[in-house]
Amino acid sequence: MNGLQELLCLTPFRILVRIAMVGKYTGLSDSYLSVLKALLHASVYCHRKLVVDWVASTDLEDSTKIEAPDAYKAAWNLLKSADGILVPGGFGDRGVQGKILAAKYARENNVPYLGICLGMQMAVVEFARHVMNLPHANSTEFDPNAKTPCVIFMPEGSKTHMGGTMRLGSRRTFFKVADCKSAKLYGNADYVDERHRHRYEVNPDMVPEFENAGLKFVGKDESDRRMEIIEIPNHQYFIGAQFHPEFKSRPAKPSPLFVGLIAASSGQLDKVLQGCSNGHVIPGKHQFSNGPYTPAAHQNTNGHAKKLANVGC
Ligand SMILES: NC(=O)CC[C@H](N)C(=O)O
Repeated sequence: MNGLQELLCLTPFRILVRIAMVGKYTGLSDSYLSVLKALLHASVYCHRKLVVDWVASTDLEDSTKIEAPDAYKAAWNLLKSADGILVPGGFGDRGVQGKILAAKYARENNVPYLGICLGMQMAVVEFARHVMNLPHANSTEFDPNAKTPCVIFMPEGSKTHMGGTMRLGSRRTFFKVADCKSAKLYGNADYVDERHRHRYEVNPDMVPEFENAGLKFVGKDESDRRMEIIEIPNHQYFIGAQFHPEFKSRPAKPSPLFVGLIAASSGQLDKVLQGCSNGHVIPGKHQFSNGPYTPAAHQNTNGHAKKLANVGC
């Protein structure tokens, strides 16, 4: 029995927390194994029984309404009955419109939202289109000639990362706003080191425009040009991270941004944030400074993800 299973068998949580996971590979839960485990770690921390509702992002799109109305209705029912919404990372344009619609639904209805990597980028595109009234806003990953390129290709000139164009591995994020939810969740740290895996980023030239409209970039890299964490302050929990917080989550050291999502989705965010400001930090605060990369921690174990996601004692 591993540590996580032991913990679960000792903890008879009865109150459910439903998270809608809006992604592309919903038939292949192993693709999201580390995200599922991070959700589970955070749910145990918050004493909730996790239920993950898989929502195929394509099913939320208008074209599905015509082609497969039942699937469209089922997807929207799942999304609307969730306590919180998570849009994980991804590549390629299939299902991107559905992810934008999920972010829009969460933003407009004050439903807790965590967007990871592509999930953050699509929340930024959504905000530009519907709050800032920029209908042509897009990522140049999906439209290289976008009239309003709010997410752009930003290769990294690193001496230690020659060759590939992907920004990969541990990078430092500095908190720019002390009084934001993510800084508090990370124990009021000045900076955090988290793992990256992406090529595109928020267009830094558009940041002042976004901030004027109410989208805050509360975490940035050392150059101030790479946007790492977004928040909408007047929303109960709307956070996007350019990095992948799931990779450093562990059973006894849940990822703070996942704890925030589950806490907000189960009515416990104020309590958790208050605890953070009283000096009580989410276990394993030390992990947020530089930690070695442990690939074994996010290896896939065939067919285990769904079982873990729905497990309860
Ligand atoms: N890991 C991801 O979600 C990647 C997001 C996006 N496709 C990029 O390359 O930037």
